[in-house]
Amino acid sequence: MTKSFRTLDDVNVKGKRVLLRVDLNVPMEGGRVTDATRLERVAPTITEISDKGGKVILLAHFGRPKGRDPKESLKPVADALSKVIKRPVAFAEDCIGDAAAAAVAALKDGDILCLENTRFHKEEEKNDAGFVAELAKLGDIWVNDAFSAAHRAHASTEGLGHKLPAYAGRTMQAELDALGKALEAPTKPVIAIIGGAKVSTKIDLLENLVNKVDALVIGGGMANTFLHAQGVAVGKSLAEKDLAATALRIMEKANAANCAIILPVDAVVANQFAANAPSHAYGLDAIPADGMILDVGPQSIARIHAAIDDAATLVWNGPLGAFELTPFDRGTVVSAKHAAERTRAKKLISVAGGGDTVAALNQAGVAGDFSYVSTAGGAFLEWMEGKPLPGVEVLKKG
Ligand SMILES: Nc1ncnc2c1ncn2[C@@H]1O[C@H](COP(=O)(O)OP(=O)(O)OP(=O)(O)O)[C@@H](O)[C@H]1O
Ligand SMILES: O=C(O)[C@H](O)COP(=O)(O)O
Repeated sequence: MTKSFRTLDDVNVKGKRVLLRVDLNVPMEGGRVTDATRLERVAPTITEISDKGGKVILLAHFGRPKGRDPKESLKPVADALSKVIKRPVAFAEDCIGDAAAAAVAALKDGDILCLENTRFHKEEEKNDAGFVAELAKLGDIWVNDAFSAAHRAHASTEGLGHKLPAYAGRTMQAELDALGKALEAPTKPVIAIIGGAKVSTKIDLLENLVNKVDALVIGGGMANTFLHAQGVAVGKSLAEKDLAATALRIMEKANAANCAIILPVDAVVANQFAANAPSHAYGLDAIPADGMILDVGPQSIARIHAAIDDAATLVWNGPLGAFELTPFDRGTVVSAKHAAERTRAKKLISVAGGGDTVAALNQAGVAGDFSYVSTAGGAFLEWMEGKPLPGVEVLKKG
């Protein structure tokens, strides 16, 4: 993507108080961070500002608290971040008011401070002007490095961009660059692989994609709805039969836009949704009435691989089967490995996103081989739906 917004290259941060919006909404269990990927992603922006003598003031939300709730404090996350970046990270018990002001005043050039969960104040999500002003008092500039929260028009993700000089952080820059190469100005032909449980959560996404990509592979539970709409008996499979007309409409739109829809031609079927449940691959004309489709079959996998081979760019969201349950992860895992191999051979630009998708790529051991793996969930989906993201739009205002 061309640079339509300012970045850290456009500002001298030395001595400045930099309000840096990051996404510290990481998975935690028993007070410990179980996946530090998001912390690793924001580390380069934090250390760059610190190394250049800026005072780094981290703003972030955690969870969806209703008011102040110690269980959703950012303190343990700030401690985990300190370990990742191998530098001290001070902590303030509030993101506005005296506690925040005192902690900011104590900062020396290059120091790093994390402010408490912005969502402890309901005004954050309301993008309340008074709250934005309180936050803005703490900084000289605002840097947004939280693409994964950019679909929220909240005070710290959007409001501050109207109040202070606004810049994109390095992670935001990398994300926009990778996503731009995937859908906005891609090397063609472009293929999308869309899987996951349900069509209902991805209708807007499918409708946007058929106008942007040359081929669309539909897998996972959502493919069952499309198969049902075409008259295939899908037994007891997860299928949103009331969305048959929607599925047909999407197929018509794809046809009109010259986008090839690639649906499964066979399926791996079991009698129960359980790991290692006895299973068998069937053609679509022979799905047992008491069976459940839990993965794409071997012929479908071969077609998906051929479609990947024909593509120069791949964008992927959603697993092709019930990947949490072996052996029903096979379609997802081997297709991910195939895409990774093509990427390593420099024949494919591959971009993937979505919580379960990233987990599936990690399971396949190939997340590191994709050109870009987004840690964004909702923001990635809204981007795929073609919706403007408020936290990105505000950066473009100049
Ligand atoms: N054939 C199937 N039958 C039932 N469930 C399936 C099937 N195929 C995939 N799924 C389920 O779909 C779920 C993942 O879909 P989802 O749309 O949530 O993916 P995602 O967009 O990558 O993740 P997230 O919503 O976390 O960002 C998994 O739990 C998987 O088990
Ligand atoms: O985890 C995420 O996807 C982001 O941090 C946004 O969180 P939210 O869905 O609670 O706004």
